[in-house]
Amino acid sequence: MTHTLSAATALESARSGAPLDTESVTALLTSAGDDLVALQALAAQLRDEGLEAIGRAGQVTYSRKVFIPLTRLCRDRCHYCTFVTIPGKLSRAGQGMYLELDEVVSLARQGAALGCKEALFTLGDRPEDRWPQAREWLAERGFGSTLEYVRAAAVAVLTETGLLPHLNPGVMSAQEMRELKPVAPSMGMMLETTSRRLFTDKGQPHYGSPDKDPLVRLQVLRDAGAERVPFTTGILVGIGETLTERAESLLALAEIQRGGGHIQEVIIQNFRAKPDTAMRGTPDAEMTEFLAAVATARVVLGAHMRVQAPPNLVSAAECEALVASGIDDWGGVSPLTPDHVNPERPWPNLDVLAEITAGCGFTLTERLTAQPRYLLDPQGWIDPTLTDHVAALCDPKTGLAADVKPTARPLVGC
Ligand SMILES: O=c1nc2n(C[C@H](O)[C@H](O)[C@H](O)CO)c3cc(O)ccc3cc-2c(=O)[nH]1
Ligand SMILES: C[C@H]1O[C@@H](n2cnc3c(N)ncnc32)[C@H](O)[C@@H]1O
Ligand code: MET
Ligand code: SF4
Repeated sequence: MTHTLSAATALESARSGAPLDTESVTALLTSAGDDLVALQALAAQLRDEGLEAIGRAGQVTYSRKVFIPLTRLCRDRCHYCTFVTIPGKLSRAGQGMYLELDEVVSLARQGAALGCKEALFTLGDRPEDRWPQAREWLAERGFGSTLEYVRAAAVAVLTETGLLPHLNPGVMSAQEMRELKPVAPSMGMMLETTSRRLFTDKGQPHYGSPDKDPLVRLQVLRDAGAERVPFTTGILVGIGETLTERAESLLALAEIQRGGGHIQEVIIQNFRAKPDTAMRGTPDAEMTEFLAAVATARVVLGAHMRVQAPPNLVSAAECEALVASGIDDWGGVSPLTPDHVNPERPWPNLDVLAEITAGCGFTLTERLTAQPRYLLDPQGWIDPTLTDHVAALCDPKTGLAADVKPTARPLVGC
């Protein structure tokens, strides 16, 4: 008979502060009923201690953002993804292969008028490796790669609108991150999962997606630490990973954070099936399991990690359960643009989100793309090129968002 630890026993050792191994984390992930309530209580207590320690007791943060889908072309084929498309479809719809710079600036400018301070660049991975149309589009405008174009678009947003870019373009090399660091205070890439099986085995969600090899993604996360880039990462819950694999993923993120101190927040995102994808028949992540994953992430990552879950992928009542499970951040929320990755899930109105957050006993508080600890002690973390842009939007006492609207501002030395 295999020895399996009970959730209650694992929780006891978590409470005692003992280091958690894969077996105990897996056991925590199975928590349901009274065990889940007890796990949530520990997670919430840790979150509260962490916020108290930085003088931010009672605050749940969000970033007011515009979503800029720079390109939906991609060399990968993730089975859960509705964002990805192909050149033929774009042409038939009369759309370009990429957004033009003036389209990017126009989105950012409309966002600035609504008080948005973040320009979230989310795009497909290296489409030029797969699609000649992407290569041609870039070449016609003098760009050799998508990431070169990302840089130019970030510069345009900074200089013409003052919004701060957060870059989420998938896999980047250390050299690419170094080139992008002067144009973005923060970047991110979801680990998704450490399960290699989901990448190597035919029929699994990451089969045929070279950028979803967990060995490649773990290297990106370590490189981001060496490059001292404030970095957002996380896991996608419910894409076919086992509980043990989910536990291993959380432990891997904790280890990466110990190595680099650069993981500014960890997103725990629930899979939501989309009708036009290969995984349309896979059930959405189950809510009890998802809440256990959020609370376990808090316990594994500790009081001082910022733990984020998006508010648009669950109901209002479930948002309250997320707060009860130890999150302290809703991530980027937009009053203007849809979540192009989950287009069927509109953002809650910001007043409604403030009410939901208040109902949990917390104050909804606006932050910038990079978490306060990096903005308040920018040495090595925030490139000096960005100093004026950050200073214009940042409250110098808290490192959170100031009550201002971004404005055009020259970028010196770029
Ligand atoms: O609207 C979304 N924002 C996503 N964001 C943005 C996030 O909500 C915020 O913009 C960041 O917390 C920075 O403030 C991501 C950022 C990353 O670095 C990595 C992954 C994601 C995933 C999403 C997503 O699926 N949808
Ligand atoms: C931008 C991030 O969005 C997440 N992502 C992609 N597709 C889905 C989906 N169907 N449901 C939930 N999250 C998704 C991935 O984790 C990706 O890295
Ligand atoms: C739309 S998915 C987000 C960006 C990137 N393609 C990734 O999967 O990491
Ligand atoms: S999730 Fe990202 S990498 Fe995967 S297909 Fe979609 S855009 Fe490409």
